[in-house]
Amino acid sequence: MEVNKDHKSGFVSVIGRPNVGKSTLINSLIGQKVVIMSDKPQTTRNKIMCVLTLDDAQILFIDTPGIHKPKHKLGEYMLKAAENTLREVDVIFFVVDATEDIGGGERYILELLSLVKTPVILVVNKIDKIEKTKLLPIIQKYSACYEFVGVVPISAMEHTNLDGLIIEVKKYLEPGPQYYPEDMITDQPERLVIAEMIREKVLHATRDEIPHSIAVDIEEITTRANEDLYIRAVVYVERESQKGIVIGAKGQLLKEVGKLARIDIENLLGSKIFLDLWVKVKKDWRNKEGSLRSFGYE
Ligand SMILES: Nc1nc2c(ncn2[C@@H]2O[C@H](COP(=O)(O)OP(=O)(O)OP(=O)(O)O)[C@@H](O)[C@H]2O)c(=O)[nH]1
Repeated sequence: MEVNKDHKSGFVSVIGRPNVGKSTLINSLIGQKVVIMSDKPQTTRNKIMCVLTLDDAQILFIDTPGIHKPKHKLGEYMLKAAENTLREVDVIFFVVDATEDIGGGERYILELLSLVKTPVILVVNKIDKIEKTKLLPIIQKYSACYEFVGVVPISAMEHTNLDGLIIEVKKYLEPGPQYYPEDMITDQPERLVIAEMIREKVLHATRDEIPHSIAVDIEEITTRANEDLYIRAVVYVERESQKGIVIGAKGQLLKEVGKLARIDIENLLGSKIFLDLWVKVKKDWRNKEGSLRSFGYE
């Protein structure tokens, strides 16, 4: 294989408070929907790696859970996962919401950042929602707290200045090979991506009625005689009352979730699927180490 000396590659960790738009940013960069998105905080639990292949660089993105002070075991797990990735990567994107003032969440992350030597780019997101004159004061406030190697204002949703962000990040990548084939967008097993797609649909459908106490486990994926895929998935909730909400009157809500999830999964896998969706109660799963492991949050 011919080695191209001008080719660069490296890992980028995307961090920020919940809901600032980390998943939206990665999805906009990669151009395909693989990271769960929700207007509720803390939906990203696993480190999902997405691969952006350009002519002269390959960037491997790691989407970390929204960093926050841990309240229960799952929170501690999420924080540790985020901290570890910060040391391992080549560049950190610290994503902040331009519509909100710098707060305790941001200061907490800045403290974490001061513990590592990795270069940090401040990504000021959601600039579509603010007046131009408001931007500079925000940037100045953040820059007074930390020495960023670069500052890039963007709108992840409207794809504004994503090119600028790519140019900036390339400055901090080392020369290196293309690790993954061009058509690869994520290294996560399909199982996990499918589970995340279903979880996202449940969260959306139940709106404010269910806290983040749901997990999805894919129990079986098999190919049927007619080449269709059979997928059996279980939505775990913490309480009996939540089970009723997720199923809905006459099973209507679960049916709708299944329908929407099936469309996404079929697009992902490129084949027809039969989605067999179940809801089960697993009490207090968030605080049990064993449960966390069995859902893949190690
Ligand atoms: N107006 C506007 N909204 C945005 C932009 N980027 C993200 N959003 C919205 O902000 C909300 C949160 O976005 P996510 O991408 O899920 O945020 P996140 O940081 O990944 O959140 P967690 O997974 O909870 O950590 C969603 O409703 C997005 O549509 C943007 O550039 N402009």
